[in-house]
Amino acid sequence: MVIRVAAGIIMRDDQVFIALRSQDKHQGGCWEFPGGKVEMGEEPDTALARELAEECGIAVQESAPFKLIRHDYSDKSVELHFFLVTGFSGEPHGKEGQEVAWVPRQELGRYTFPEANVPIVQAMLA
Ligand SMILES: Nc1nc2c([nH]c(=O)n2[C@H]2C[C@H](O)[C@@H](COP(=O)(O)OP(=O)(O)OP(=O)(O)O)O2)c(=O)[nH]1
Ligand SMILES: [Mg+2]
Repeated sequence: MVIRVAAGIIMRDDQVFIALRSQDKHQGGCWEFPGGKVEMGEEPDTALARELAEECGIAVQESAPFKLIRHDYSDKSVELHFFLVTGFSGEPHGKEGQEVAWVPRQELGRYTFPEANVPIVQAMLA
């Protein structure tokens, strides 16, 4: 079974907003682009808006599909719909208590992301 996920690369100026996945979650301890599972019958962009409201407290106003990545972890397979989020209202924060950071795009390589994110981080550094 493949888990569909929508995740947002939230950008302001040349900085990206990332969050730390809690230890008890799949890929816990890794940094992530906030997001979560696409529900049954839901479109990825709708899931993105819902998850970013829940996790970061923002309302997405401008977003565009960036990359679709399919990845098999040893314990699960994911289909990640990454979006570039360039317009939003509200100030992103760790609404669920997660550690967060605004990172200059060029410094994303210093953070440990899940294996599936490698092409995303490479694209952001290019
Ligand atoms: N949000 C997010 N998930 C990622 C990224 N990279 C990556 O491999 N994943 C994986 C980890 C998880 O297996 C899955 C996302 O699930 P999630 O735990 O965020 O789902 P959710 O927000 O709906 O949370 P939950 O209530 O089900 O715990 O995708 C990423 O950059 N962002
Ligand atoms: Mg999530």
